[in-house]
Amino acid sequence: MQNYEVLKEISDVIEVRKQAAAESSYVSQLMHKGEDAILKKVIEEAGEVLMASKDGDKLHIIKEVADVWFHSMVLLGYHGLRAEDVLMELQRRQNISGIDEKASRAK
Ligand SMILES: N=c1c2ncn([C@@H]3O[C@H](COP(=O)(O)OP(=O)(O)OP(=O)(O)O)[C@@H](O)[C@H]3O)c2ncn1[C@@H]1O[C@H](COP(=O)(O)O)[C@@H](O)[C@H]1O
Repeated sequence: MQNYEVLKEISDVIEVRKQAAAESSYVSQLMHKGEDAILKKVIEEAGEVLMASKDGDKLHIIKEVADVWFHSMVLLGYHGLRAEDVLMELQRRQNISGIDEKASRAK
């Protein structure tokens, strides 16, 4: 399995959990609590990234960034979006900067 496929698989699970009963899992519970609860988690986890970065412990940084990515994916799911939508946007920007790079090399 390619690393990025994990994002697709988590998006699939989030879609399923969104339809499930609140008490069935962490994601279902968060989805049922609603947008504000999800946003609160994203912000809370972003604050933890800040502290991990200042702390400088690489494993801690990885774990806290994973929490931000995960809760951001729950937020995407709440809005009917998926990780692939963000990957496509990043790819689009990469293509734009690729064109810029070629243009500046041609000067
Ligand atoms: N990647 C994750 C993931 N990362 C973090 N978490 C949960 O996020 C919660 C909040 O993390 P915190 O660090 O804030 O912990 P906390 O302060 O104790 O939690 P709160 O009291 O704030 O809720 C914890 O309960 C973690 O277990 C996750 N829960 C689920 N997933 C993925 O989502 C899938 C579906 O999960 P369920 O809905 O639990 O089946 C799983 O298979 C995983 O792939």
